[in-house]
Amino acid sequence: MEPVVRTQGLTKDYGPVLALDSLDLEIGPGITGLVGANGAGKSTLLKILLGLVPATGGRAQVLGHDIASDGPAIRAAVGYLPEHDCLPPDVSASDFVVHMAMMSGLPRVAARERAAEVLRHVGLAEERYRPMGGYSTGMKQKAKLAQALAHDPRLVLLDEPTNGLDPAAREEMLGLVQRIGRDFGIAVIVTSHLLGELERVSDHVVVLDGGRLLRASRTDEFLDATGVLLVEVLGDDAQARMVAALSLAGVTTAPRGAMLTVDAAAGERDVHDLIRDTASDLGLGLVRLQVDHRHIEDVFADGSGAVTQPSADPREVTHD
Ligand SMILES: Nc1ncnc2c1ncn2[C@@H]1O[C@H](COP(=O)(O)OP(=O)(O)OP(=O)(O)O)[C@@H](O)[C@H]1O
Repeated sequence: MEPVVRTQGLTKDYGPVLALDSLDLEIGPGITGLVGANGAGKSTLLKILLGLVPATGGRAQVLGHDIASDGPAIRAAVGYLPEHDCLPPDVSASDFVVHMAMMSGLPRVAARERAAEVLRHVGLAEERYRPMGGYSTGMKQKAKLAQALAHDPRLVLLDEPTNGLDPAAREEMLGLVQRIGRDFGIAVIVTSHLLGELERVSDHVVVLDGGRLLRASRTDEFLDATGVLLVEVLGDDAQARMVAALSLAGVTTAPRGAMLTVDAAAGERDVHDLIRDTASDLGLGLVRLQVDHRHIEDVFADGSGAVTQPSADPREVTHD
């Protein structure tokens, strides 16, 4: 499938600060989470793709258009939710989105219809007629999302759309991101400095670290089983008795909070049965027995400084 974004050796320095360091990347359709700690280069990458900031080296194409020569064509096909507050406080969301739609070339009547539609999609109802200066952070993020969708883009770049939101608003925003990608079929690149946040909604994850590509792969490949089972047992001295019995059976365990991790390298099914039988023999209640999964954070814990090529087997990490 044709990538929506491709970069070759893309580099950006702000004087002495190297924000992007020779980045080779391919991003396909669907929802892609672009994650990395603060300062990893996420916002810089999005701004370069839009032509808002010039690269200092390398090349990039967005939807087949070259960023060096086709900026207007890219901006016509791409929606952008910027990270920082950029909304005029005295203007209503409704007027703002109509204005943005007209700026993108829609006639006034079509712009009004489109604005009403996207504001409804993002869940801004009556408030859309109020000046945005009085909005909560969640409402402001929704207004920013609505303007990103106003001109019916093929790709949206969402820079930290959940930043500053409380847990309920964060969930709502992630739900909207998911709908844009899955229900509307728009390609989405969404950034977050919370590494695990996008696991649930993204099809692919790209991890940046210090302006370099740390890893790019399908989200489910990040979450591969680790070969470890998580076990929780209840009863008198339950953990210690379980550890003793399992180690007699030659199985390695380690405590993790109220739970035990059990190495299932011997064969997940066999160890699964062994745990169940052992708990039963000891008269302990088996509260939890599940496969442990990796999380995106584990990539930073395991492989800092490691780089994979996006086209290569994403599980194969080559060290510098
Ligand atoms: N206009 C600028 N002038 C100088 N340095 C900058 C500028 N913009 C970004 N930087 C630096 O470039 C690096 C990458 O910043 P960038 O904003 O792209 O990272 P980020 O991953 O989006 O992080 P954040 O979530 O904190 O914005 C950082 O070290 C940042 O301080």
